Amino acid sequence: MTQRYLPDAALQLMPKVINLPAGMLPRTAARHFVCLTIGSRGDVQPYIALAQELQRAGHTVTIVTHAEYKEWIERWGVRHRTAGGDPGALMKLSVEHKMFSPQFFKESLSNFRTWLDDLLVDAWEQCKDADVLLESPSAMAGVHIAEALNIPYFRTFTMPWTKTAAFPHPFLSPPVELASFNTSTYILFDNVLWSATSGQINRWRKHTLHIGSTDMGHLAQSKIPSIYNFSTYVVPKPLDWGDAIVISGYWFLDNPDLEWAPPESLTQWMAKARQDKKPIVYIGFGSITVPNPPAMTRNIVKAVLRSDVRAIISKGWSARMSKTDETDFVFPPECYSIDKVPHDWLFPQVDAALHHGGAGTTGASLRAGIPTLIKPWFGDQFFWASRVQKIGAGMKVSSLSASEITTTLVKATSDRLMKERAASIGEKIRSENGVHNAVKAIYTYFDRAGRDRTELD
Ligand SMILES: CC(C)[C@@H](C)/C=C/[C@@H](C)[C@H]1CC[C@H]2C3=CC=C4C[C@@H](O[C@@H]5O[C@H](CO)[C@@H](O)[C@H](O)[C@H]5O)CC[C@]4(C)[C@H]3CC[C@]12C
Ligand SMILES: O=c1ccn([C@@H]2O[C@H](COP(=O)(O)OP(=O)(O)O)[C@@H](O)[C@H]2O)c(=O)[nH]1
Repeated sequence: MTQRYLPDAALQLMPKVINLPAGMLPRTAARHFVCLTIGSRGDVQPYIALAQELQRAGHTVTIVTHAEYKEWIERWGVRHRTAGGDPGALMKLSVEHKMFSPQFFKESLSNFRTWLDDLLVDAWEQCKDADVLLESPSAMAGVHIAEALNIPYFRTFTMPWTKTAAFPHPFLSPPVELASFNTSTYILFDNVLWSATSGQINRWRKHTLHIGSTDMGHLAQSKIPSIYNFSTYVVPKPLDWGDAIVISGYWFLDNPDLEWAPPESLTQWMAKARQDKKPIVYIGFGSITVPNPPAMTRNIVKAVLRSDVRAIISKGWSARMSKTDETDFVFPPECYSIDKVPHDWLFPQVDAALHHGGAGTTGASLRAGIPTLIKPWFGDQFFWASRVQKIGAGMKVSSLSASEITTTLVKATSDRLMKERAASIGEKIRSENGVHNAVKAIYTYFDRAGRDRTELD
C-alpha cells in the first residue's frame, strides 16, 4: 500500500509532530538546499557534513563557495558552484589586520570593493534556483537573495553571530565581560559592517535582484533563524536567544580527505612513543600564515625536548606563503613532521593538542577528550581559547616562546583535573548528533524562516 502524504501547504498548517522517536526526522518534500559560504577550510567542511545528512533525507544540496574547494566537495558527492574569489586573499586580510580594526577597514575598503561586487553578482547567479538558502553570514549576499526569491533562509555558522549579553562578539573578544558591553559588540559589529557594505548591496538589490533598498531595521538580523555548529557543552545557549536560534552540536566530517591512510612511518613512530611511555602531543596551526616560521619551528622543537614529550608537528604554517624555505629543517626523532592529518583519526590517539583555535579544530580536539591548548592568531580563535579555558578542558597560550610552550605541554600532559575535565567534555560531545539536530531545526523553523522578519515577535 503506497503511503500518501498531504501536500506541503496542508502540512505547514498541521500541528508540529511532537511525539516522533528522538532519532527520527519528520518526512518533508524533497527540496534543493543551497549553502553559501566563503573563507577557509573550516568554513566549508561543516557544510559537506550537513549535505550528507540532507541528501540522506532525500534533498539535493549545492555548496556555493570558492573554486579551490570544488574537487573536494564533488568527491563527497555534493554539487559545487563557484563564488567568493580567492580565499587566500580573504585569509591574508584577516590574519594581517585584526578583524574590524581601522587598518582592516582601510585595507578592505581600498582593495575589496570589487571583490564584494563580484561576490554579490556570482552569489545571485549561483543561488537563484534554491528552495532553501543556508548562509555563513560572512558571505553577506544570502539574506538578500532569499528575500528576492521569497524562500526560507537560515544563517548557519561556526561561531556565534546573534546578539547576546552572555559573551562578546567572537571577532571583538575584549578583556572585559559585561552584559551591556557584550550586547553592544554585536550592535557595533553589525552596524559597522552594514555601513561599509550597504551602498554596494542596495545598488545590487535594485539593479540585479530588482527589489528595493533595505536597512538594519528591515534586516532584523537578531530574528534570523540561525543554527550554530558548535556544542552547548562548549557554549551554553544564551538566555536571550530565541527558540529559532539553535546550537546544534558540531557538524563533524570524518575522514575528510576520503582516501587518506596513515603513513607506516607515523604508526611506527607512535608505537615507539607508547613503548617509551612518552606522552604524544599534536602541534599545528591550520590554514593561517605566521610571521616567522623558522623561529617558531625552533621554539616548538626546543619545548618538545624540554618537556620530554613526543610531538606530531603539522607544519602547515610553513607550507603557506612563508618567505623562507623550511624544507631543510631537520626535526629530531622526538618530533614527527606531517603536512596534514585527519584530526578525527589522530586526536583520539594523542594526549593533547596545541593548535590555532579554529572552530572546527577546537571541536575535533574537544570531541577526542584531550586537553585543548590554543594559541589564537585572529578572528574567533580568541573566543574559542577563552571557551576551552572557561570549561576547564584546556588553556589559552599567549606566546610561542620555548618557555611558555614547555610549561603548557607539561601541564596538559600531567594535570589530572584538566585531563579528566577534557575527557568528560569529549564524552558529551561524542553523544551529540549535530547534523541531525540541524536538519531537525530546519524542519521545525522552516515556516518562520520564510516569513517577513519585521512581522515576527
Ligand atoms: C568590501 C567591504 C567594504 C569590506 C567591509 C569587506 C570586507 C570583507 C573582505 C570581510 C568582511 C567580513 C570578513 C570575514 C568574515 C568572517 C570570516 C570567517 C573566517 O572563517 C573562520 O576562520 C576561523 C579561523 O581559522 C575559524 O575558526 C572558523 O571556523 C572559520 O569560520 C574566515 C574569514 C572570513 C570569511 C572574513 C573574510 C573577510 C570578510 C569577508
Ligand atoms: O590537518 C588537518 C587540518 C584541519 N583538519 C580539520 O579541518 C577543519 C579546519 O577547520 P577550522 O574551523 O579549524 O578552520 P581553519 O583551520 O580552516 O581556519 C577542522 O575540522 C579540522 O579538524 C584536519 O582534520 N586535519
